[in-house]
Order: sequence, then structure tokens, then C-alpha cells
Amino acid sequence: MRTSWADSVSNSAAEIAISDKNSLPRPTRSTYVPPHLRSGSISDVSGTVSGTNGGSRWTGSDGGGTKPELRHQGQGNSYATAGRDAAGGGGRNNRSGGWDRREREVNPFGNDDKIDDIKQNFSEQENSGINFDAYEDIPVEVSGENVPPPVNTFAEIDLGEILNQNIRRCKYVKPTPVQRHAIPIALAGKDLMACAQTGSGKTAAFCFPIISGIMREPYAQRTRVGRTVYPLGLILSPTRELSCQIHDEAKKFSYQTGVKVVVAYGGAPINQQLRELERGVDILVATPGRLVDLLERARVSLQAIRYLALDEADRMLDMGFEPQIRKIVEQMNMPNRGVRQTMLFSATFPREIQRLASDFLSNHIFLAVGRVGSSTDLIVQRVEFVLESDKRSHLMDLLHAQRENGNHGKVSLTLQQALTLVFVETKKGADSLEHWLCMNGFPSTTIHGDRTQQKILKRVVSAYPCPDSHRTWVSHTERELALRSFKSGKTPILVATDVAARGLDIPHVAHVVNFDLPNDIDDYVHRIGRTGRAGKTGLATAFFNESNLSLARALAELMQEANQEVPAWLTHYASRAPYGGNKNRRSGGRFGGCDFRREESIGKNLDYYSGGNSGNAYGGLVDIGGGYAPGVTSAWD
Ligand SMILES: Nc1ncnc2c1ncn2[C@@H]1O[C@H](COP(=O)(O)OP(=O)(O)OP(=O)(O)O)[C@@H](O)[C@H]1O
Repeated sequence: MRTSWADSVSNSAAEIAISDKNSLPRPTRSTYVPPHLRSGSISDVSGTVSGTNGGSRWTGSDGGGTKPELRHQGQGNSYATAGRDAAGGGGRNNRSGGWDRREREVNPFGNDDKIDDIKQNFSEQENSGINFDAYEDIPVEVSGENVPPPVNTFAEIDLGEILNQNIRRCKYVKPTPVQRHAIPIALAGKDLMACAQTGSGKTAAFCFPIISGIMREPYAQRTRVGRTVYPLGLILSPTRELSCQIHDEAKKFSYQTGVKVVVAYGGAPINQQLRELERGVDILVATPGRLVDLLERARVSLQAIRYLALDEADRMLDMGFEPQIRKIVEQMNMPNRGVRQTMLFSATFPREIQRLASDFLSNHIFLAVGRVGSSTDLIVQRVEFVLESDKRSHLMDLLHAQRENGNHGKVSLTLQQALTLVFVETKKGADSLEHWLCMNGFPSTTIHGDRTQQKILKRVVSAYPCPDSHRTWVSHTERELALRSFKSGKTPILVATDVAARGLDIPHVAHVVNFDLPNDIDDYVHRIGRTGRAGKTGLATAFFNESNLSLARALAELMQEANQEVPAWLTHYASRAPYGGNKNRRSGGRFGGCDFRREESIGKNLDYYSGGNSGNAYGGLVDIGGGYAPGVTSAWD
């Protein structure tokens, strides 16, 4: 039976004795529950909660409509507290109550997970291909009050042994710049607005502190009341692919920590997601639309949220998503800013969006890490003048050259690795180009966000060229399959709309083609950022013509800033073009990525430092009014 949101919230609020969303009561620490006792009912060992759920260690009823009988311990709230985990070290909460998750948890690392192998030092490990030299001189700006110093190694951060093991399993040798700065800030409980270049490891930068924080929280055995679950962490992202990717990453990071991560996204049947939620959730990764649905069905409550992260935050707060985000954050009983911890991450952060975002933040720290991909030559950017009518044949030429030469300058392409991502403006255009490519001997697939038709065309790669009989229509729920087919190299060309522009981390994308340029330079930054990730090189080619005039100036500036060759004709277009390409981002040719508070509050007591990443940049904090340290330029200014 569907219960109204308001009813459900008020009922459950009464039951779990969370009387004030801004003063979430914290239970006392419970006694340690030895692993051999964890298989039974929680009440057997802690006397905290009665009722089991088919073997789940989640508290609450079995979803049959009976309210769980929650007994309180200590401060009179409903949170059953978990014991400490000896293996976790450092007094961490292992979050194991009624059953030991570690026995049932699927190993997200597959077979590549021999503890003996991973017990080696970080320094002895295989570097996962990241080019750390490229990061050494990245300009960094930080502003805010009491900024914790950055770290140089994971060992310097107290994340706990289990999380450290997972970091080793991921083959992360040392933190990327955004991780060096953001993780200590987040662990200090500060709100954070972080801008860092595409492919620089932002996902881990917000996941590690959330997972670690939940493991540390003494109070937070997760609670389910009736069918409503109460996650502690919420990560919002704009697309289902990105949500799934964050979920996959977060599951790796949280492996064997007892912290349960669940994903919910639209365009897929809700029932399976509901079942998964009923099994328990500590961190919910979600797209806004589906989350609102779950909140309105009272299947999720945000009352217990301690950590809120918005990935691609500028996208989440632009006109498309802002109303939903406001609803989620401000009208759905989530603890207020200042009570919860809020972290916003993106590679781009227009000034207007920063201003808007400050509604969700409390006394936040602003962090900007220069964009590795575009400020170095890791992504080689080319722009070619191509008339609309010539685009297809030009693309064909590029693909033939790529196939024959097997390389693009610095970018070595093997057959399996030569993945090419082609961005187009419309869904129809994507389907049409994919069909044409396929008919011309280039196995392709497509991905776009058509929610009404909810179908994508997937071609069988062996059909070469693809006859109609080999074409397979797959349902929208299989959009991920198209992505998988691309990732695996079965269909090494993916024609996509902007739905694939942000966040997706696809190894071996060597070439991004902007068949149709976007209207906004920030979208261009995100699109080309699908290559040249984690220190690897990449190539980005853009087809420009008169219809892209409004982007000319922003594009020329961006390329220049990234030390790219700007064709004379583009400079010419730029000089006579009105300023466009993102009204919010720049004014007077300046990047708008720096802390907007600096401009609006000169003289406020904000710490501020800027400089490279070599360590000496932190020698002295300068007052915000002092601007940049002498001789230091920022990628954001
Ligand atoms: N410390 C690290 N060492 C090695 N690889 C890392 C490290 N941190 C992250 N990575 C890898 O770098 C890649 C990019 O990371 P991630 O997807 O988090 O980037 P991002 O900054 O969120 O990019 P985008 O702006 O496009 O969303 C991933 O494959 C990730 O596994």
C-alpha cells in the first residue's frame, strides 16, 4: 500500500525518536560483538533491536507492514549500535550487526584479490598507469577558514586498515592532487566545494571520507522502519551511468568495511532497487528523479543523512536539476547544512552556480585544482573547420586514418584500445550517425538519454557491415550494455549525446570527436575529459563551422590556456564573435572558477593559498585580500 510521504515521515519520525532534524540524537556506543556471534538476531547479542529480516542484519520488519519494535539504548533513540571491528583498527565501527556481511559480499575485485599480494607497501605496487609527473606542478587554490593541510600519501590519512587495503586493491599508489587536499578537508568535517580537472580522481576524494566517516560513527547502526530506510550518506549524480559507476567504485572502496552502498536510478524498474534498499543501505547513490520518487513513496528517508555529496555539482545545480535538488535537500527532512556535511565536486564551477551552491553549504572550503588534461598536453586538442554537409565524410577520413595509422601523435592505439567517442547534439542524430557508421564498416553503438522512446539501437559487432537482420533493439534498461560493448572494444565507436559527457570513466578512450560542438564551453571540457584521464594521453577533435560562432572565443581561450595550437581562422572567428559559450563562466576573458567569495568579501577572514603541488606552496597562508602568491598563476584565474 502506498503511504503518503508526510504520513510516513511523521510516523517514522515518532517511532525512531528523531524529533528534530537538526539535532539528530546519537546513541551510545554498544559493546563489541564478536564475529562468531554475529549470525544471530541482533537482540541476541546487544539487546538493542528485536526482529530479523530473513537473515539480514538490518533492523526493522520484513516489510510486511508490521512496525518494528525498536528498543532504545542509551539516549533513547532507535539506532542499534554496532561494535568495533578489531580488523578495522583505530576504534572503527565495523557496522556488522545481525550478520557478517563480509562472508556474503561479492568480491568486487574478482579473483585479483590475494591478501598476501596486497599486503605490500603502496610504494611497491604497480602504478595503475597514472602519470604522476603530470600532476606535480598543478596550481592549487584553497580558501576558507582553518584549512587542514594536504597530505602526500594515503598512509598519512587515517582511513583505517580495511579501507587502506581496498585502496591497495585498486592499485592507487598515492593520492592525486584533489585527493591530497580534499580528503583531509572532508575528514575534518568541513563542507567543501571542489573543482578539479576531469579524470583526476574526484570520486575517491568524496567516497573515502564518507565511507571512513560512517565506519567511525559510533551511533549509526542503520535503521529501517517499516519499509522506509535511513541512509547516512547520499551521493547524487546526474545520470544513471554515472551513478552506477560511482556505485561500483564505492563498492570497491567499501569492500569488507560493512558499509553498504546501494544505487537507485531512473529509467529502470524500481522493484529491484526497492528490494535492494530493503536489504539495507548506508550510502545511497542516486539520480535526483528516482530519489524523489523513492522519497515520495516513503521508501527512503533523508532524516539520518550525515554526508551529502553532489558529483558534477554544477550540472546538478543548473536549471535542469536545481528544483529537484532543492526539493531533496531543503524539503525532504534532510538535516540542515551545518548539521550534515556537504561536498560538491566538479571539473567546472561557474560563478553563478557557486553562488547558488552556497545555499547548501555551511562555511565551506573552496578548493580548485588546475585541470591536468587541458593545462598540459595530455589531451591534444584539434579543431577543424568542417561544413555541416561534410561532417560525415570528414569523420570517415579520420576513422580510416586512425585504423590505418593506429596512432594519433602521442596517442598509441591498439586494436582493442582504439575507442572513439563521437559527440552529437541530438538523439536522432546519434541514431542516424551510428547507423551510417555501421553501414560503412565501423561497428558502433549509441547512447543517449531518450526517456520517452526508451530504446537504444545496439548492433552486433560481427555484422560488418551490419545488415538489418543483425540489428538488435534493446530496451532502455540495457543502455549500460551499449556502454559495456563499447568498453570491451566490441563496438569501438560510441556515438553519444551529452548524457555521456560527464563523469564516465572509460579506459582506453583514445579519441573524442565533437562532431557537433556543444553550446557551452564547460560541456566541451567535460566531453573531451572522457579521454586523457588519470594522467594518460588522449586526442580530442572538434568540427567547427559558422553555426558554432558563439563558442569561438571561449574555445580559443581554453585551447590557448591549455597550450594548444589555435588555428588562425579560429582566432579570427573569436575576435569577431560575441562572448558566448557560457555566460556564467567567464567575464572579460577570465575563468570563473575561483572562489566567488573572494570577490564578494575582500577582507573576510578566509585563509587562502595558491601555488603548485610541490609542498612549498603551503609555507604561508596569505590573506584572501592578498590575492595570489607572487609569480603564481592559477588555472582558474
Ligand atoms: N590515487 C589514484 N591513483 C591511481 N588512479 C586513480 C587514483 N584515484 C583515482 N584513480 C583513477 O583515475 C580515474 C579517474 O578517476 P575519477 O573517475 O574519479 O575522475 P573524476 O575526477 O571524477 O573525473 P570526471 O571529472 O570526468 O568525473 C579512475 O579510473 C580512477 O580509478
